[in-house]
Amino acid sequence: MDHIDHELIIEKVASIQEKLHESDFTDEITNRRNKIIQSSVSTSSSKKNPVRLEFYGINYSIPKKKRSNNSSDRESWWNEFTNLFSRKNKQSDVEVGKIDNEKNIPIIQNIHGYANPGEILAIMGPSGCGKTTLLNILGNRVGKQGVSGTINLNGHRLIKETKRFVAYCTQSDIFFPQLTVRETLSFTARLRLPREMSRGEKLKQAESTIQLLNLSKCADTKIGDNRVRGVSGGEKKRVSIACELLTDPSVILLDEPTSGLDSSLALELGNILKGFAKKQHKTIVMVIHQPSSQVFELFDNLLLMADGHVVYFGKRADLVDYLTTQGYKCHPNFNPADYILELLNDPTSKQKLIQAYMRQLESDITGEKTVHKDSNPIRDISSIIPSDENDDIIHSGPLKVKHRWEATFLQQLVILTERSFKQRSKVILSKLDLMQTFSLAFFCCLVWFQLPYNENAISDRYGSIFFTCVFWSFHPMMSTITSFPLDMEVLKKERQSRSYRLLSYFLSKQSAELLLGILHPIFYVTIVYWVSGLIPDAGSFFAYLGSIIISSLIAQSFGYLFGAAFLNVQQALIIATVFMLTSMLLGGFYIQSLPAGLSWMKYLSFTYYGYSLLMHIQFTSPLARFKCNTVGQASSYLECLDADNVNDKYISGNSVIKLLGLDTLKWFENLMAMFGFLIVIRVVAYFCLRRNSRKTK
Ligand SMILES: Nc1ncnc2c1ncn2[C@@H]1O[C@H](COP(=O)(O)OP(=O)(O)OP(=O)(O)O)[C@@H](O)[C@H]1O
Repeated sequence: MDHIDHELIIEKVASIQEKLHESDFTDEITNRRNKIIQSSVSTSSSKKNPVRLEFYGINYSIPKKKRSNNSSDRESWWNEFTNLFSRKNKQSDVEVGKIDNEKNIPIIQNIHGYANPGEILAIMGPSGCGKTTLLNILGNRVGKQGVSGTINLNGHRLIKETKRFVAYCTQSDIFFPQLTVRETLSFTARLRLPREMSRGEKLKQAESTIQLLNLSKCADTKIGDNRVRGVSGGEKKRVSIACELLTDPSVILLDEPTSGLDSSLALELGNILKGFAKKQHKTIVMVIHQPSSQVFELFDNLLLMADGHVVYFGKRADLVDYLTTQGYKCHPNFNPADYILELLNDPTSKQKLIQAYMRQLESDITGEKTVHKDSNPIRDISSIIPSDENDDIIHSGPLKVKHRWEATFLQQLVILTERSFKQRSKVILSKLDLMQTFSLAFFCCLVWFQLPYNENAISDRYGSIFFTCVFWSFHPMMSTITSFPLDMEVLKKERQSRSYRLLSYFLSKQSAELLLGILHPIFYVTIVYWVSGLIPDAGSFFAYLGSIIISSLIAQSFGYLFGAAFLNVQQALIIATVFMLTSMLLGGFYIQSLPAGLSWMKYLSFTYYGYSLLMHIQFTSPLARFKCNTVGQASSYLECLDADNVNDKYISGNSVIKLLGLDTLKWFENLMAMFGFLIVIRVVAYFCLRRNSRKTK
């Protein structure tokens, strides 16, 4: 038989599950499910709190349409867009505990096992067999849709709060490339270590973790990425593990920790983890692809998988004997890890091993021991059914569950602002950006140099105001549009380990980038205002500067909004450009009276309020008097008034405002509208980020 009989397997699993449901175990599991864990505040270390991880009957399915989803980017873009405005998150078709195999594709089926404190459990199997999926479920990172089964920590259900005891180290190393190893670990320590520890103690713990993972040599090197040269791949992997070990978790889940490392580095890392498990009584579960024989020797237990099924769960040392009983003899000179992968890549031996395991499982459950227990290295299924009574390791102490964040809201805000500032300092204090501001100011000074107070220069004056308003209403948008999309991977990783609140992250981003929205307009306005000869009094200058700063902050808000709504820089830029041009069109400069029925649209444009406010500041001042060209002959639209000196005639600024149709709103109303934009857009941006960060979890 050269293919796997999936129907037979599914039938077997179904019959085993049926038997399980008939058995007394079901009641016990249900009781567990309903158990409410007593909350208490604790700073206990995992050394005092060794945790046994048990998982039983784990299934995971995905809706068929998800697998066959080959929609184009354009379609998914459109879906993203429409989802933004739809009321509820679209739920997957699969519900917890109810998996309809007609509509769903099983990814993993009926997986069970356990991992003890002080031991390493390795999950192995061919590519695509479901190892990472299982690890994600054990780490509670898949969500509820499509998942069924029981996961217990010391007999208690894995819930949001107990997740703190479980550290998860992802396969890809996700960091801010601009931070050094020491900075990365220090910020993690400050965010994730208990608030009872002083800042000094937290930093000390970060230092000792650096030493534990032999990272001292590269502690002050930037993490780096494709563009910034940083630490090596092996060092990055160790930083990734260090960030998780820092918090002293009881259970450590690692997804392919040795991928990308050479055999000696892999062995070094394996030894570190083994020592850590033994000395600190940690429970370590790792997905590993093809370990060398020396690394393989470090494992205590093995869970072998193929096509989403268990093929073997038991002691690593018993694997070779088990394979021999199944008719597959591993040559003594062979690495058993290589041999088993060879077997599982062959369809015939794979199916035989899956079926052998099923038979074993069935006989364990029904109590019909077809194989003598002593010669059966597969552990009795009953030992992994959650129980309160046996085993003093399991119940060495109740899990002390914390319901709070380690750092207070204010501490999170300060730490994240500091980190954001460090991480974005190149953008915030970018020399290129400064050059852009100064060179633009220089050219504006050239074009609008000392504008005279006469009728001819009126349009130059409001041209200069419009240009300034438009530039500062959009330029800051471009610098904040990347903020959230670029951080998303790190945010997702850190939020999954419950490092901080989303609100503190959101606010920290804004406080770190506040300078960007304030400093540059100050430089620009201070130069251009006086050189181009706008109203020469301090009050008007500061009002003008203040208005530009508000426009710049509103533009930043829109940048955050588009970034948070799309989480994709390219899409956000397209929308921002369309938005920018539309706002300019409606802003009241190109057309003074919009076509009938569309005139209300100008109130949607924040540039309209910014422009109107600046015009009020400049043209309603008592100093805004523009000399008529020829005595008594102003343009046909403006009326020349008598000046104090009877030979002079002037045009008042108020009449310019009136002529441009900007007299409908007073300066105060414009200002209020701008504050409204500033607050509302940021609130909407926060909710978009909240919604999208949940979706990507
Ligand atoms: N949410 C999902 N949507 C679609 N397919 C999924 C999803 N989750 C898992 N799969 C599929 O399930 C299978 C198992 O995936 P998983 O990543 O767990 O494999 P793996 O054993 O870790 O593989 P590798 O060793 O190559 O990393 C794969 O075929 C994968 O494409």
